[in-house]
Amino acid sequence: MRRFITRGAREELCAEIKAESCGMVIFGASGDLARRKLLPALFELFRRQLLPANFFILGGARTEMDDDAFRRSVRESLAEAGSDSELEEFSGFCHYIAGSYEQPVLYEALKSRLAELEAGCLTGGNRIYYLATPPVLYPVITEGLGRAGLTSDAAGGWSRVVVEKPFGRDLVSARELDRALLRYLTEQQIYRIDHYLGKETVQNIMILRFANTIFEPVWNRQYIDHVQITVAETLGVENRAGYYDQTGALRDMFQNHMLEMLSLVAMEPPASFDGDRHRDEKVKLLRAIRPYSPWDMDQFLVRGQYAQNSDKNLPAYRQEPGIKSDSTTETYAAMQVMVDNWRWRGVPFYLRSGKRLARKVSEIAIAFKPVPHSMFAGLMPENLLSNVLVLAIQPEEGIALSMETKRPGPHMCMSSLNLQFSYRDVFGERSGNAYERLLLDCMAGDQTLFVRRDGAEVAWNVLDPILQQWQEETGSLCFYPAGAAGPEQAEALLAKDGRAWRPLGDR
Ligand SMILES: NC(=O)C1=CN([C@@H]2O[C@H](COP(=O)(O)OP(=O)(O)OC[C@H]3O[C@@H](n4cnc5c(N)ncnc54)[C@H](OP(=O)(O)O)[C@@H]3O)[C@@H](O)[C@H]2O)C=CC1
Ligand SMILES: O=C1O[C@H](COP(=O)(O)O)[C@@H](O)[C@H](O)[C@H]1O
Repeated sequence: MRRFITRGAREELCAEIKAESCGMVIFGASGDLARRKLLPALFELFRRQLLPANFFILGGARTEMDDDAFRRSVRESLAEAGSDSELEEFSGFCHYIAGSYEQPVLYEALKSRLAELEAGCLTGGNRIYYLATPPVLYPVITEGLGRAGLTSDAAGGWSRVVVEKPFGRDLVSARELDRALLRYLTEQQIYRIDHYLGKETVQNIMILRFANTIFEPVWNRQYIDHVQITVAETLGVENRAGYYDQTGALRDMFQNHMLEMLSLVAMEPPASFDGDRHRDEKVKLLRAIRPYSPWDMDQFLVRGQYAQNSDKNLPAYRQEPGIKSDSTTETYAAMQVMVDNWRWRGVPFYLRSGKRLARKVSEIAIAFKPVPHSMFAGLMPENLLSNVLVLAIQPEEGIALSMETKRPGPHMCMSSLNLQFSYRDVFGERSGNAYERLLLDCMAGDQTLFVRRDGAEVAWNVLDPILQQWQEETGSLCFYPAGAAGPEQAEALLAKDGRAWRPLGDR
């Protein structure tokens, strides 16, 4: 007999992540990513006592610094994050090595430095190399490590390499990069990071879908009308002009975060939460995306760039420092994706992401079909709203389900109600910086939340034809006022199907 278990009474179910002792070498340790994301994530893991017992950080970059100067810079960048004593203790784990990435001498020096630190820290020769440099250096550093014998697992411990995005610029360059990495590493040593996969609410998509019985039966073309995936940012290009103007929204956001979220929300249930079973399903889903044909691409895609908004005192993208005055780089993209498989045939997935929009919002909205017949048609004007399940990723983290309900009172009045669950209210705990979880997984040797080689390739395969077409015809670029909801053409993308985006403004 099955018993009902009251949720509160049950112990939490946890799969603990067991980080192994290791040393982490951060190439590009003087850079923005290291300062803003990696060191804060490592510091938080330290504060929560989640770092392995034996651990050290070895920063590497061209900037000349000694250990003390690096430790000072670490303490400065984390000044708001902890007490003086915590910062002092954490910075004690930090060491530094300067050198030029192209010079073999750097890797020889690294080798002896690692041997020295490992002897003191007893990390068993386990090493993580984090490539937080401009992407052009990924093959250079891997070759330097490989030639110095620093990538082989033979020395008694393991070696893993974390590769930051962007992973190539297109399918050809992604494959070239893979070939360069695989000359010195195996796929099991390569951790292609996508920080969206480390976000709590992105991981919750899997728990929601596959640890509950009520959603999966309706998670298909029978019940779902369409899905909207939005990542809207209020920030503009900031200080990343050199990178962004060469990249654009499609490469920056869609090749990775947007398609990863699409695959999680639409994939078939994996047999187990195991690195390969899970990634097999994501790849299968991406492979089922209907390719765009050159003649109807315009119907399904919108490419935008922000224009000046004097009312809000916001400059145009083309007026931002470091951006070419005739740049055609897209700061916004929207697309309709069709997935040609049994589950999703005929259900459009609308994806949009852009910079300098009205509000910062990342969410996935599942819009269900309307009731097939309304028994209320004779009683009140026919205006039943369909149910919408919203997986809110940021800034609010939670889940909301809209439904129709009777308004109290003598009349038969209907109104829409939003059942809301907020992570903050329920768990009262901050959600970590996504890098915390991913770094821990890397230390534990779990690749589930990292992108596999075929995953990166199939994503490029989806986007390459669009990138090619956009490169050839610049006429399709449309403009939206900075601080607005996006280009009008994006509204038309849904309006043609009788649908509308969820408003970006107040909800
Ligand atoms: N910053 C972010 O928020 C994000 C970054 N990423 C990715 O992470 C990686 C690092 O990003 P980020 O920290 O912003 O990059 P930076 O431009 O800050 O570069 C990191 C470090 O690399 C070194 N470096 C920079 N340019 C060169 C060069 N031409 N030749 C040799 N060394 C150079 C610099 O150190 P030094 O001069 O001391 O050698 C610099 O401190 C990139 O691939 C980026 O795409 C991904 C997601 C978000
Ligand atoms: O990878 C990137 O992501 C950020 C958005 O991340 P979020 O966690 O703040 O949603 C984006 O600003 C950046 O351009 C891109 O490179």
